[in-house]
Amino acid sequence: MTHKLLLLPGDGIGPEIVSQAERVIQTLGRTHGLSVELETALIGGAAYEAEGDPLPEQTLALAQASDAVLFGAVGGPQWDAIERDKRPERGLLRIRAGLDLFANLRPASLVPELAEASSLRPELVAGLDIMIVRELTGGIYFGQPREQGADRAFNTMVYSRSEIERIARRAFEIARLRDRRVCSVDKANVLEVSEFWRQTVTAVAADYPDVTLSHMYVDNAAMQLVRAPKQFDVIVTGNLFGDVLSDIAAMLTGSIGMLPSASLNEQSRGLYEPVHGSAPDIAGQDKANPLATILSLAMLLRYSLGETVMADAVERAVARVLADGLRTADLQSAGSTPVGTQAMGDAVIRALESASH
Ligand SMILES: NC(=O)C1=CN([C@@H]2O[C@H](COP(=O)(O)OP(=O)(O)OC[C@H]3O[C@@H](n4cnc5c(N)ncnc54)[C@H](O)[C@@H]3O)[C@@H](O)[C@H]2O)C=CC1
Ligand SMILES: CC(C)CC(=O)C(=O)O
Ligand SMILES: [Mg+2]
Repeated sequence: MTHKLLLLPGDGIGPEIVSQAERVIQTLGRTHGLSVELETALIGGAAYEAEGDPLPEQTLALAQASDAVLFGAVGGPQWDAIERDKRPERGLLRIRAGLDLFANLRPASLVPELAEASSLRPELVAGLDIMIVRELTGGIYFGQPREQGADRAFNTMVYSRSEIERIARRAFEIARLRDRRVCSVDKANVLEVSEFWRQTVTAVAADYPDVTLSHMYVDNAAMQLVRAPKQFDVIVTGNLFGDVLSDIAAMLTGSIGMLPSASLNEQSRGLYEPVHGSAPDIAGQDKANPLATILSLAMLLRYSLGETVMADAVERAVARVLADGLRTADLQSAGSTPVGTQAMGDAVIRALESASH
């Protein structure tokens, strides 16, 4: 069966890291018979420059017609002062809404070889395996009204019952495949929207008596992630809190350059992307870690294409290169020589090829 895949490299390091994932896709064609029809389209600042719109109609149409989308990153300082609707980040928000990708899965698990790269002591992160389930198409990133005036500005955090119910159900379903514990993170001591979130998640929990639900305020959750991260199994939370907590969780695993994500709709059609941004500070220098993007490809193979064997093979190849001691600069320990983006891609491809012989 031929799968239709859309690549959206975007800006900054996006093209460098997506091209490594593209090489992995081509390798899987040779080693595992993966059959894909690949298209590439513009998004973000690159699309704004070419078409005056960070999400051209044609890009959204191609995404809607694809089985899955692999996305790099968008944004950069050169676009920070243009009108907000034209900014690269708005292109990403619009494609998430356009494909109804309400469930953002951000797994933070530690590859044993990277325990030393974590900013926490190895014993605090050994065996770490957290799944952050972030609501992605609602909350304050999308709420109306919003306004930026000369003397004041505001955004609105809105959640409807149905939006909370569907992300809570997704979190409980995922917990059933894991340790059956869900921690819902909110700010219910201050925000009405969070109190409603908490009540709604609690009501949904009645349908999942085999899963234990707890609640935590977001400020405490940020602290607990750094104090004792292994206490968590599944975290379910809103758009803004999930954005922040997943960057914290990323660092526990050694580097933000390691964390993949899947953004799924009801039918598990998805867009897959590294958790990090476009890293303008290292763009174009062959320094970016491509592993979060390659691991996002593994999630794509698993969740949207049902190609479990290939997903496992990619994840094993990544573990293998790390076990062999390869580190990009973000993971480097004192005294060792970092490898570049391209060399890390080469190593993953070699590991895939040698495992298939
Ligand atoms: N999903 C997306 O497309 C996102 C886009 N952004 C955009 O990216 C731009 C930069 O934002 P920042 O706040 O600096 O966040 P960032 O995640 O791009 O970078 C933060 C730090 O992590 C490093 N880093 C990130 N990815 C890396 C990788 N793969 N390998 C090695 N080092 C890596 C960067 O060099 C930087 O020092 C902004 O325009 C922002 O709006 C930010 C977050 C998500
Ligand atoms: C729109 C994005 C820039 C928000 C973000 O940081 C993310 O989704 O991780
Ligand atoms: Mg983010």
